[in-house]
Amino acid sequence: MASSARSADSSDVFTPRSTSPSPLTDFNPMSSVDVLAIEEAMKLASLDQHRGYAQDHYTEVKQDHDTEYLKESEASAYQVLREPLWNKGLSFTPEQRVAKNLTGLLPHAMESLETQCARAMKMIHSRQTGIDKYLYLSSVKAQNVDLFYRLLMDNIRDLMPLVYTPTIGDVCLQYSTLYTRPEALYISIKQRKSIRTMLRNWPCPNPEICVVTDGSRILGLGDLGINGVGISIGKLALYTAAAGIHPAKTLPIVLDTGTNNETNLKDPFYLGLRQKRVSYAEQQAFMDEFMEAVKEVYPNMVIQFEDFDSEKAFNYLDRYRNNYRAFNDDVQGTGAVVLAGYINAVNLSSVPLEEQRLVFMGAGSAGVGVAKQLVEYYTRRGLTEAEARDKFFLVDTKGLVTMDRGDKLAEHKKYFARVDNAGHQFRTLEEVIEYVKPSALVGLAATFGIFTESVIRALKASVDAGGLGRRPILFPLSNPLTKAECTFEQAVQWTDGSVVFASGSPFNSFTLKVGGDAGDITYHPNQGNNVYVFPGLGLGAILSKATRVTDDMVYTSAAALAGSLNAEEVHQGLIYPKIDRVRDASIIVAREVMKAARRDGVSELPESLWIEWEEWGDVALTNYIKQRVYNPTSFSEAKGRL
Ligand SMILES: O=C([O-])CC(=O)C(=O)O
Ligand SMILES: [Mg+2]
Repeated sequence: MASSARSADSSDVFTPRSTSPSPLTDFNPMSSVDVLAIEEAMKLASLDQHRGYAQDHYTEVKQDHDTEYLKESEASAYQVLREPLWNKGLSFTPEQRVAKNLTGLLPHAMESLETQCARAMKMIHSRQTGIDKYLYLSSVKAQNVDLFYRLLMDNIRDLMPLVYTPTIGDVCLQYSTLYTRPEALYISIKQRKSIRTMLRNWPCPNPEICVVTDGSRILGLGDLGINGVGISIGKLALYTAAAGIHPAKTLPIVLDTGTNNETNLKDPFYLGLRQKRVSYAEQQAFMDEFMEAVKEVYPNMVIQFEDFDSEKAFNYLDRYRNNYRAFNDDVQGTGAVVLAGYINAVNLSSVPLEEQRLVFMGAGSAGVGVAKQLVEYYTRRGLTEAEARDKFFLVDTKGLVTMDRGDKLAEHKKYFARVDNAGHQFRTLEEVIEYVKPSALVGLAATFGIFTESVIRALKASVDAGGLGRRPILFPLSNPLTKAECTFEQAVQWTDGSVVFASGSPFNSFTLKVGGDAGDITYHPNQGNNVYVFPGLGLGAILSKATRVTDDMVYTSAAALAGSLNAEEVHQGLIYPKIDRVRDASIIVAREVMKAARRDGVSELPESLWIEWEEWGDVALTNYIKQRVYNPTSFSEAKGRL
């Protein structure tokens, strides 16, 4: 570990502001003094733009020597305190303080992680906006990794919305302005000849999982260029918090091939290449080079593709899935998580599986990925592929996706394009609902409020017509909250409380004031987010040493998640485990994914282990997983696995 590469940033001092956040982004408004300072900074940044980049040519970088990793056991004094993976803050014991020359470098008090967490929570509560809270958390992570993860694991319900959707969406929009320190590998196409060198420069040896994006479709926010790196960082924080992958084994990566985002291109603080995206063919060639380099430098690393625009998402998945340990989170992770929720939702809806008809608003990577995962479920339940596909009606900005609509359909939409529309085209969602009479409506369109009152009431009416006690399934799944197709409150109000609901980003519970003797009724939403799948899927792929991620591993992750609810959750009518139980769920998902890898013949684990587990059953395999997960505790000896 090169400790200098990971030193804490002492400039991270944040002052709470009293002004209230704006509804769409909670970035702080500036005072007039700030504005003058900002104008000055913008002028300087504009000058820098003309100076260009550290490396503005395509030649290979030659380094004199490779990174050397300092051993934790050899580090002392500030080398220890300034390395966030080694720093235990106030938890260092008297013996450790002596052994590592820390006496006097820390306040005299010794504290458990729990006390340090309580202090941090107090600080988080004192921050006014989501971004300020995020920045505080990020500074904790920059100084003491154990403390950050203990905090996140023990307060996942409160803190996940900060390090992940929705706040991470705001953070990505502002990433270049908020930037204080590097946290990822930033690989621009101008450095394409040096990809191996850059991978080797990563300060922690042998990462096991990377999340890579090119920023071309970040959540529902579109092309954010290099600013999309926040999503790789956030997803990996959840790999650790939800699945216990050691933080030193995670690698966030952003590939910079330019951006078509005009706001970024004009922003003097923007940190990515200040140019339009290179051609599709060039992006693909660059991706090929990247994948080859990864295979050479980190052959065992599992690769999660994240938030590539739809065309690339499908193309890269097809291109690399057979020769790399790779999967796409938006196509497969979202597909699996929605399938899990759907399996449980169908039970609650009282509309039999065979009678279900589904309308999807959105036909991008997630829309098509989810629909395909559900088709697989139906075929495994005995329907032919044609019968299964017939249940799905995909809608995009031009209306119902049909073969004879008259526009050029993107390749990935063709599978679901209808041919039974007898020449009629249905241009609006209302028209489609009127025509299809669906039992379920799924939103992956990244359009806030597109599930209007009339849409939701029409969905309910079509379900009610099928018989008493039936409940509509409504999944507005787009992220972050500013892109949600409807709110939880609207869904409850416009279905008179009958909705079976899941959203991509978290909503609060909603209490309907009934009045009279009936009393108030509180409804609890579900969060149908791929965070319930990717950590366990990735962990399962790593621990089984899977040579690739098979369809059956993905399908199995969904089935395992659907079955992971405890009695209380089932009793409460939930369709996903509560978010506080995401870690339990991830272990179950990982275990079943490992077994699927073995069934598919892609696990490189020694045969003797599998024989042992077959004998002892799930308990032994679960123990094997639990022994390998990261779980920071007070005064623990080994901090890392370096
Ligand atoms: O990041 C999330 O919350 C879910 C996801 O993959 C996306 O919206 O692209
Ligand atoms: Mg995503």
